[in-house]
Amino acid sequence: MQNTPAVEIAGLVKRYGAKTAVDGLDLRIERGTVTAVLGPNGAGKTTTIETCEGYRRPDAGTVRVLGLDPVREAAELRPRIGVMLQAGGVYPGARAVEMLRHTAKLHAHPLDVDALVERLGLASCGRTTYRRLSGGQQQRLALAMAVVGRPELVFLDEPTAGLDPQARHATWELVRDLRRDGATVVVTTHYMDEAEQLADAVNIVDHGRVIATGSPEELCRGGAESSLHFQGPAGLDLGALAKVLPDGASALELAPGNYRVEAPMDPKLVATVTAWCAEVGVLPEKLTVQRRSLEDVFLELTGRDLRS
Ligand SMILES: Nc1ncnc2c1ncn2[C@@H]1O[C@H](COP(=O)(O)OP(=O)(O)OP(=O)(O)O)[C@@H](O)[C@H]1O
Repeated sequence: MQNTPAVEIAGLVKRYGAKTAVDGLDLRIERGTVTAVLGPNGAGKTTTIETCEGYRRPDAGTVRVLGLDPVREAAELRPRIGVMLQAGGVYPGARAVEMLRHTAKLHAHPLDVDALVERLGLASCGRTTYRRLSGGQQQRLALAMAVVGRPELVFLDEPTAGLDPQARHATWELVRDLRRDGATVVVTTHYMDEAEQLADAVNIVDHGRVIATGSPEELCRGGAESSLHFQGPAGLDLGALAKVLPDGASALELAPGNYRVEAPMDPKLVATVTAWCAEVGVLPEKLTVQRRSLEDVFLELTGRDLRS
């Protein structure tokens, strides 16, 4: 059984009335990995994850989680997985840390509750009821509840949405520790830096399907490895710039006044671009050479911005 993937989805379809939220999605998540499911709002990430958790029944296709059917074998599966939903899932009148202690007691080998409370910055809200916690505290409590039982497989749905940088990093550290302890972690996110930082494998989802899959490095390979970005007045004559660039290079105005030059990157190319700017009397501001990111990959695959 240990050889089966943590999650195996084939041809998943899920509809809400006339809306097809998931449209023939295939996904395989290996055990012991952190896997990101990355995509824009409405791509079908939450629906897919909720189907894995047994909260939604597929209209077509098969879903196996730790080798089990999440609907028919829910009783066997539930104790082995941890779930952090986008919308709480916690009784609003419950006291935060008591609730966590109670949850810990339901498991054979829970994490140390005090240490978990400390590292997630929840120590000051020991007796506060869930409804009185701030949004960020509620989110961190939901994360703690998902992991306190040391589940084999943890689903985190946008765990860091709206968190401050410190809490985001604490969350990332916790995810890394879970993997170190052998757990499989599935994270949905539309923050590409989160996927790049955390994930061994990334699945890019759009319109209810996985459109690309691989490690962040694999996905960012292919195409130009890096690009040069600068800002200047809108509407520069990129046709004229293209004439001085090497063969195969391209220049693009991503948004008014925001330019990207893609070409094999070397010091000469930077000099060529800045020389051209000098010639046309433009000061290139915020000139940077950037490694190709998952955001660029998504843009190339779909022609749209990840957060549009
Ligand atoms: N209960 C529901 N009833 C009707 N439509 C729904 C329901 N839940 C989701 N949808 C629709 O299904 C599509 C996929 O939604 P889903 O929440 O799975 O996407 P998502 O990728 O998780 O988005 P987000 O990043 O915004 O959470 C969206 O168009 C959404 O409006």
